[in-house]
Amino acid sequence: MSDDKVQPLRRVRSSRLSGFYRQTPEQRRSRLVESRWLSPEEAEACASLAGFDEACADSMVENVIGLHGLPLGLALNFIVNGQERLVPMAVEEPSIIAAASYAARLCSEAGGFQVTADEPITTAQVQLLDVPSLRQAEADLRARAAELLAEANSHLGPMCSRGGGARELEIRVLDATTLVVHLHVDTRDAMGANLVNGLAERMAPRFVALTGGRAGLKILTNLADRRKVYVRASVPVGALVSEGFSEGAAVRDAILEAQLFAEMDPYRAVTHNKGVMNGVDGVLVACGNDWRAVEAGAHAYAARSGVYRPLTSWRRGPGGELQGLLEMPLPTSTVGGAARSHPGVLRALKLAGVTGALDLAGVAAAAGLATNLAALKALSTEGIQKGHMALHARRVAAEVGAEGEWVSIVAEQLAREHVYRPERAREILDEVRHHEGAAQ
Ligand SMILES: CC(C)(COP(=O)([O-])OP(=O)([O-])OC[C@H]1O[C@@H](n2cnc3c(N)ncnc32)[C@H](O)[C@@H]1OP(=O)([O-])[O-])[C@@H](O)C(=O)NCCC(=O)NCCSC(=O)C[C@@](C)(O)CC(=O)[O-]
Ligand SMILES: NC(=O)C1=CN([C@@H]2O[C@H](COP(=O)(O)OP(=O)(O)OC[C@H]3O[C@@H](n4cnc5c(N)ncnc54)[C@H](OP(=O)(O)O)[C@@H]3O)[C@@H](O)[C@H]2O)C=CC1
Repeated sequence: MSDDKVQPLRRVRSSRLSGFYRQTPEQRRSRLVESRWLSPEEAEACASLAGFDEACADSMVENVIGLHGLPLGLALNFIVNGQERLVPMAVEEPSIIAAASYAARLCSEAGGFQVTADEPITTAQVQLLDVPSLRQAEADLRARAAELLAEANSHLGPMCSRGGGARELEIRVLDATTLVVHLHVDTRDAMGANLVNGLAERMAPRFVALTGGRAGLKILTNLADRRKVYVRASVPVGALVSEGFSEGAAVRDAILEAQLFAEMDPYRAVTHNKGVMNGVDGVLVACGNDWRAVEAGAHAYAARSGVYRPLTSWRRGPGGELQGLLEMPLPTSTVGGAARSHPGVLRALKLAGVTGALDLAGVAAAAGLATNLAALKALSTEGIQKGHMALHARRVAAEVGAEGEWVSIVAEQLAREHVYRPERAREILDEVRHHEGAAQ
């Protein structure tokens, strides 16, 4: 085939940027430009948080007196539904981004993360109190459900034109005189809080007239159990190597024991799930999403059986591989909220290559399954402190004034000594600076 027929291979951008973490932030940005993940302008904007100034902040929340920053890191090695993805995470805790990258690398050995999601349904609650006859009220509401949904959609013109809109009216009886009407609304790429709260307030008088009750609260529920995301991943047993373990199968079985512990004990399950939310929240904060709503819904969902349980399940697969599943409510948005006004949010969404709210939910959930896996593997083998504290040492080194390569030098010595006190870090820094001075 002559050259003019050979189509230039579109180089697939890889999320595997080995040694990325050993570089400086500036070198990492340059590498992202070289590998076409970022334009030079976007890389520069990342460095300066261009566009997020006091005026922008003052338009977002009340009583603003300044700006507050968080580190923005990238979790690497993610393959989500067959596509290489960089995962932006804004978080203050060391080792979380390393953990996500590590686990994503393990999962990439078997194709990465497979994600599916429910439709983006956000649910409004309208509470009806002092209902004279619950039976009659239920019958009347059900008889008019289609009419009521049509009326609700008459208030949701633009959303319906996008393919969203009110989908279902559900009636729940709470006690002898109280019922709650749920309006389940497809809000597409919006979280839809303002939309459905407004709809609930508009529809409440209709429900009062039909039931004879008194309207109570009109607000969305954050138990978004109709807006779940499902993430699966596997790790070949051969990839589960770890110091002190002769073979991957032993590591796999140790992780399965850790899973069982969480399934047996709510005290363990809460920390197990914190490990999941380490990944989920990092992505949601970077992408300007309502992580408080997701946290509330996730933990309520974990307790839906009446006992608080893990959000993930890890099992031995048919080929001996380690198989993981995360299932959780995850209402996300790529429009509205902070996406309207925070330029850093728009940059994070672009870095992640997010195509919409459901895609963002998948990426966040993949990060959650990854940080859960990394935590369980560390806990089940060398323990959490080795990896976590080695990275915490970097923060201690910087705290006493180490900069640039001195941070790694001081941190590595702290980790060797398993001592993470600032006084010792200061001594090491003084020693290496003195030694450097003597050598010159
Ligand atoms: C921290 C690691 C990854 C080290 O693990 P390691 O085996 O020392 O890592 P490694 O040096 O072999 O590197 C393997 C990969 O890890 C990543 N990695 C390795 N180091 C870095 C770094 N500095 N910066 C960024 N990425 C890093 C990176 O992807 C690297 O691949 P490479 O780039 O070399 O091809 C591991 O010990 C780990 O995952 N630990 C778990 C840490 C964790 O979960 N932290 C969260 C805080 S603890 C918590 O809140 C959760 C918990 C524990 O309570 C939940 C629960 O109880 O279940
Ligand atoms: N969790 C909670 O309890 C609560 C949370 N909140 C906060 O409110 C924030 C904003 O919520 P939200 O109501 O989503 O945001 P906004 O109201 O800011 O924006 C969402 C609106 O954007 C419009 N829109 C434009 N393009 C699209 C699209 N492709 N898909 C869907 N909608 C589109 C829609 O308005 P239109 O259809 O009119 O064009 C939609 O209602 C949340 O992030 C949350 O922090 C607020 C209250 C309660």
